[in-house]
Amino acid sequence: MGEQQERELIFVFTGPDGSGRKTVADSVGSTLGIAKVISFATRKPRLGETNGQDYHFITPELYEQFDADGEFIESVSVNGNRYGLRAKDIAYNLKKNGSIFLILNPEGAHALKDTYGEKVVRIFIYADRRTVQQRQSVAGIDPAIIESNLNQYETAIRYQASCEHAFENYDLAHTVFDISNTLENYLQRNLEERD
Ligand SMILES: Nc1ncnc2c1ncn2[C@@H]1O[C@H](COP(=O)(O)OP(=O)(O)OP(=O)(O)O)[C@@H](O)[C@H]1O
Ligand SMILES: Nc1nc2c(ncn2[C@@H]2O[C@H](COP(=O)(O)O)[C@@H](O)[C@H]2O)c(=O)[nH]1
Repeated sequence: MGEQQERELIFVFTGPDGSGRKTVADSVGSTLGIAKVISFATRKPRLGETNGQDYHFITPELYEQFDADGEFIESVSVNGNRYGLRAKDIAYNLKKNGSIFLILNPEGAHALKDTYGEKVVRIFIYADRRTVQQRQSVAGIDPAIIESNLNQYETAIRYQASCEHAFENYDLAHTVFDISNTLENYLQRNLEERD
């Protein structure tokens, strides 16, 4: 069979805040060797977060400038902060790596699916309300932010029905193992298509 163009894949990790999306996504990404595309954020880094690894932390003024220049493929306001993904970062990483992963709220996941269609595989990560509350608390997140996130919990949970895959996240190693196996099938299929 002749060689075909490898399909570009965008794995989007989504779900309610505190379900463990970042932790799971980073671990699956490093297990499978997939590159992360990092969002821009106007909030201050939390303890343990690193600029360029967790987010590109920028000032509200620079964010507004990027936004006005049409740099963001999608841009949201959450808890008084702005978050966005630069179109050129997605295009560059897709071209360079073939597959990428991102961590977004359901609004962002929906926007990516609208823009990139079949390339997007949405992975919904969930845990019960009490667990996500406890996790955010242990992570040191401001109680007012936790309350605001919990107000969005039911809405976020409903987005599961729109996603290609859903995984509960209680035992971290188990979750990462299951997701890695699932995503490996997509990557494997790409390799076989090139045979
Ligand atoms: N399976 C798990 N068991 C116990 N703790 C977990 C598990 N998965 C993630 N955590 C912890 O829960 C906290 C929230 O995880 P993480 O930041 O990855 O979640 P998130 O969904 O990206 O939410 P947020 O946007 O609020 O940060 C972190 O302290 C993380 O270490
Ligand atoms: N739609 C988008 N959502 C994003 C983006 N970057 C992060 N997020 C989501 O925002 C909230 C708040 O994040 P936090 O790190 O301050 O807790 C959370 O649900 C993130 O997943 C983005 O570029 N677009």
